[in-house]
Amino acid sequence: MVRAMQIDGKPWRTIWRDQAGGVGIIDQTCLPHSFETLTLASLQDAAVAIRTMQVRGAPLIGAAAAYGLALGLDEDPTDIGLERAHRALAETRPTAINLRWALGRVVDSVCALLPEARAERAFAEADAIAEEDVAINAALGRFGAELIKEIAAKKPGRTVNILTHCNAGWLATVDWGTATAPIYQAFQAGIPLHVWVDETRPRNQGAFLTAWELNHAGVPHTVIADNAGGHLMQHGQVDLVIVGTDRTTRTGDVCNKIGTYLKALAAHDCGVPFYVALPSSTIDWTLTDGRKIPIEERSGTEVSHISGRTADGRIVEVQLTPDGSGVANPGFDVTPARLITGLITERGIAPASAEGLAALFPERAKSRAA
Ligand SMILES: CSC[C@H]1O[C@H](OP(=O)(O)O)[C@H](O)[C@@H]1O
Repeated sequence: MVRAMQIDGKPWRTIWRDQAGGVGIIDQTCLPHSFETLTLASLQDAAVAIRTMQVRGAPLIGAAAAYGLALGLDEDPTDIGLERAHRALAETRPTAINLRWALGRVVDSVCALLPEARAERAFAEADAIAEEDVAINAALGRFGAELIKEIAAKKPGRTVNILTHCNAGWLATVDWGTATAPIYQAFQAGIPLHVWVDETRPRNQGAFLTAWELNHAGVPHTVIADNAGGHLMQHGQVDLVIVGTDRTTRTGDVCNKIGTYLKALAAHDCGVPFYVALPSSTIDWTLTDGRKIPIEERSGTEVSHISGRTADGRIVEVQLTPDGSGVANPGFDVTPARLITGLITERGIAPASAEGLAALFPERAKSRAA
C-alpha cells in the first residue's frame, strides 16, 4: 500500500519520536509557505503545540496529547505529576473527543505502575495510538475509495468532483487523513477525480493545509470560497461531499469545523451525498445529542486578521476588519444525523444512526451506553 503522506517523494508523518527522546512534529502554523519541523521536549511544549494549533485535527490532537503525557511523566512520574500533566493537556482544546480518549488510554496504561516505569509505558502507548491511527485511516480509506469508484462507474470517462471542508487530511492525523484517505486511495487506483477545497475561514485549514497536501500528492483540486459550495452543488458540479469530524455522537450527530452544517444543508437540498469519515476514536459513546458537544470559541483575531506571503516572500499579518468592530469565532458546528448520508469508519460504512454505529461497533455501543 502506498502511504499518502509523501513530501517531495519522501514518506512523512505528522508526529514521530526522535533520537533524543523528544517528539517531532510538523509545525502546521507555518504552512503552506514554509515547511518547518520542531521538537516537543516537555509537557509544556506539547500543551502549547495543541493549543496554538501547531498540531491540529482530532486524531493528531489525540496522538500529540498521548506523547505530551509521556513527556510529562518523564518530568514527574508521581501521581501528582500524572494528574497535573493530564489536566494541562485536557484543558488545551475542548471539542475533539480524541484528546480525552487518548489521555484516558495512557492514564489507564500507567496508573497502576510504579512511578519509575510510567514514562516508558506511556511512550509505548502513545506509539501504539499513532500506529493504530495509520492503520485505521488506511482502512476507512479503502471503504471510502469504493464509494468514489461506484460514483465513477456511473460517470464513465468523466471526473468525480468531491468537495471537502477544512483539513481532514493526513495533516489532521498521523497518516492518510480521514476525509482524504478515500480520495488518496481512489486517486492512486486511477479514478479520475477533482477536489473542491473549501478555504475554511477563519483559520483557512482548507486553503492553507488541504491545498498544500493535495499539491504534494498530485491530486487535482481547486480552492474555493466557503460560500461557493452551495452554488457548485446547485449546478451539478459536486458528486460527493466528504468531511472529517472532531466528535460524533453514538446517534450519528457530527461536530466538525464551523461551516460544515451549512454544507450539509446545501448537499441535502441538492441531493448530493454527504459523508463523514471518522475513526471510531472520534465517536463519543456517552452522547446521544450533538447539541451537548462543547464548541470551542477561539480568539477573535483569527477572524479580524489574516497572514499571508508578500510578493517579495515575507510572511505578514494584516487586519481585515475595522478598528472597533466586534468579532465572534465559534470553531465548530453540529450537523444532525438526518443530513448525513453515511459514516465511513475503519469497519465499514454505517448509516448515521445509533443502529448503524452499534452494528459496526457492538462492543462499544453496549459498554458505553449513556
Ligand atoms: C480528522 S479530524 C479533522 C478535523 O479537525 C479540524 O479542526 P481543527 O483544525 O480546529 O483541529 C476540523 O474540524 C477537521 O474536520
